[in-house]
Amino acid sequence: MIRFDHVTKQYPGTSRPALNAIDLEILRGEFVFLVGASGSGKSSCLRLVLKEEKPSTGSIHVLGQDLGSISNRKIPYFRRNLGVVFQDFRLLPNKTVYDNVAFTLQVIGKSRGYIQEAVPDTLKMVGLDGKAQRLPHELSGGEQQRVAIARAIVNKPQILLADEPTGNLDPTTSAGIMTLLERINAGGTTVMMATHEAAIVDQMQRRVLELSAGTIVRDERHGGYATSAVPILAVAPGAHAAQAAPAAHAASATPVIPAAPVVPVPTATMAQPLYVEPEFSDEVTDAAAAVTAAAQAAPIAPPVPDPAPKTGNMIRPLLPVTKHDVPEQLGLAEKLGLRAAGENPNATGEQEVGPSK
Ligand SMILES: Nc1ncnc2c1ncn2[C@@H]1O[C@H](COP(=O)(O)OP(=O)(O)OP(=O)(O)O)[C@@H](O)[C@H]1O
Repeated sequence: MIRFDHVTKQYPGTSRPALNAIDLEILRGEFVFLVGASGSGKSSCLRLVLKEEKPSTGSIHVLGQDLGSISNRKIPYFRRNLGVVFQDFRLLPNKTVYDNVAFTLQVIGKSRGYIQEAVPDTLKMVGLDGKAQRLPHELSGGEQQRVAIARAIVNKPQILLADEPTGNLDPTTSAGIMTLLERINAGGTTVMMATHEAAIVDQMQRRVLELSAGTIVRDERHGGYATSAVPILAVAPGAHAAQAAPAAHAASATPVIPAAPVVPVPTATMAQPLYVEPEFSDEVTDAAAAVTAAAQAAPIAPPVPDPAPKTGNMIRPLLPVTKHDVPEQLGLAEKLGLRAAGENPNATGEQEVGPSK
């Protein structure tokens, strides 16, 4: 489904490759986490799958196609098989939930009848069926991300790429989003998700690919966020081990860390609980979190009575949200890869894109 053969990516003007001789195979229906310190190459990996970037050497096959053989003109058609979700949602702020989701289908020329059936179905699937006429700013962050996910899957893509989709959300809301991604994956969609969220990775126990300085240093079938390749720092009073791990990794020296065996440490018990008191009441995510909790065999920590500050209580490396965005002059259709840059917009009335909160 996705195959990297000895892929190296070196950006112009840089002294070392962002990805270095990567070999990788992801099968249909897999759920794969990409983890690793900031700058280790996670987003580059996703951008290569999307053909937003080209490898410097090596070849990439996605859905049986050699990406090197797809002409620029054909890229938007290729990308229609892929859904993409970003950390910053990228909704159209002046369009309703319904119109944001319908947009994907309008751009690719689906009929009005098809759209009128597909959009409500998808909104129902993501738990937003009562909110179709709301504007993005009338939704919680978790609900906005659900709209973005609905937009990504309304076209029934075979692959969903998610670049830190929970990066702007509190832990409870993130859990709801993960429940949704699990459900989408259970429906047969291959999911590839870059994340720094240790608790989520530990909780889900899916395939984990860990990158370090552009090299895959771990490929674990049912992995957690941390192994001995990601040292867990001594925990300061009041902090959690899972908070320390990403920071520790980010601070580690750049040389490639050799692949490490799975450490028999019960990381789930050391990790920050997924479920803490939400910042705001959100029925949809509460319900989804409850479903996740019921589905998980591992015991879930009860809500923490005195929640962390509003920004959430995970320490993450500071990540510029739009660092690698495609140029700002591109419209949403181009950013989502649904239309080639320069191709004539149709009557979708596309507007500026950005998070509404
Ligand atoms: N367009 C670019 N031009 C030059 N260097 C780039 C470009 N994009 C990424 N890089 C570099 O490539 C390396 C990998 O970056 P990438 O964004 O893939 O890492 P990441 O693991 O996704 O990081 P983060 O977790 O911070 O998002 C970094 O050293 C980064 O500075």
